Amino acid sequence: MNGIQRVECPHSFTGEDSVEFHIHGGPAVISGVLQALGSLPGVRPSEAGEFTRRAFHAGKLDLTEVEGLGDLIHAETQAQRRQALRQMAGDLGQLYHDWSQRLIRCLAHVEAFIDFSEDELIEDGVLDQVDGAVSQLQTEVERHLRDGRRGERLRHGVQVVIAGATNAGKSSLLNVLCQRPVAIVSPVAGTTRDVVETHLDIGGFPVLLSDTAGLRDTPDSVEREGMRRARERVEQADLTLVILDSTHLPTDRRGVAGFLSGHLRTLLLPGGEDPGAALPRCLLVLNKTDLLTAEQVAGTQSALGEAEGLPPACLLSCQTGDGLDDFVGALRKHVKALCGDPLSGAPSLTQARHRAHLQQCAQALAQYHRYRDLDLALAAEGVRLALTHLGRITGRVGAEEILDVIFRDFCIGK
Ligand SMILES: Nc1nc2c(ncn2[C@@H]2O[C@H](COP(=O)(O)OP(=O)(O)OP(=O)(O)O)[C@@H](O)[C@H]2O)c(=O)[nH]1
Ligand SMILES: [Mg+2]
Repeated sequence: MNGIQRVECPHSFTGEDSVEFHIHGGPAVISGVLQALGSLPGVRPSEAGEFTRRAFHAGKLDLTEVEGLGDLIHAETQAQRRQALRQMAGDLGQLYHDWSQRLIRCLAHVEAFIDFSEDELIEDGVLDQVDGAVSQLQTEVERHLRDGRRGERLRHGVQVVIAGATNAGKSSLLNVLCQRPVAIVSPVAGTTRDVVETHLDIGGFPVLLSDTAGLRDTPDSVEREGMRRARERVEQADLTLVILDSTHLPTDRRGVAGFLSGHLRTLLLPGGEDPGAALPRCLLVLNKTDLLTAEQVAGTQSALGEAEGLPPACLLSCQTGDGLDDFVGALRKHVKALCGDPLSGAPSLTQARHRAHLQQCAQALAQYHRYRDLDLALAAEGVRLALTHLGRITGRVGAEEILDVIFRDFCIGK
């Protein structure tokens, strides 16, 4: 409950009088009751979402709570369920409601200043207080927007892409993670030609995992199209699992780090782009360790431990399952960091709609500062606009509230 105008009675979900029938669940009983009800004048089955729509119009839920309820119905993982429940309980709506209340105060003060300052009926420093409050709110909105899209990502699923050279074991990795043969695995290089997608639950977080065509020089136009799609996926990915055949690593362990960073560059950054942005979103998977001697495994591990400027790396055998627990643990850690803990800290915005309105809200607050010393009416318009955008997120915009505050906060004529 977020404190926005609430209808207290009746205490039903919709805020309307309602009647519930608790009956035996057999199909014949249900159809008999439905038939009897259907014969009453004015009684009809509800439409999809009609109860929630009525609850919204009755002020029982705001739009963010309605959206939370929708997300709860569609939640497929624990973390999605927690985020949806928190939003449904009104945490996000409450945050925007509090911001709206602060803006209403600011607007009331500016409007009172415009109306009464010439008569010297207004206390000194009112506008300075508004300046401070608007700046503070602007900072909070911008911080809320700089959330790394965690809430939206948790809602839609983390995009994880498996990429690498042909035959490295990309499709094998997909199958191991899904525990079923989703993609074709074969010793023929260039087996996977298109993107193969599947949904996974990793530690309670939703993941959309994509296997892609192996990257190599080839004259085959179909395979080249597959590689273009693979690169496109890597660019859009939240996390790329770069997999390579560990038997291709140099035998001299001093060459391992250089080999890996060269490999990453040619694979991920064929245009010679700055690796600063791409590498933090990578996890290196050195596959086929079953084909290495114990000595080679140990040498590779220590070379990785000493290497600098490389993304985290895991040694794995898709064939024997060696190293799988460590790899899944590292993957879970990345995915969790990308989604954040839905229960800790401020609630996350979860929809592109929220983001668009919040960005416009921040711009409108900047308008206040821009016009503050030039034209106070235009500055006030900025605050009003910011308020409208917040109101659009929660579905409530009210002019009456502004008037209430004007008379409550100011002792006019004092
Ligand atoms: N020994 C061993 N062989 C493996 C391992 N993982 C995969 N392979 C084999 O390597 C070959 C290629 O595996 P895939 O999973 O098809 O490789 P890919 O990267 O998807 O290949 P493309 O789709 O052609 O790009 C197959 O014969 C697999 O059985 C592993 O851990 N150990
Ligand atoms: Mg494949």
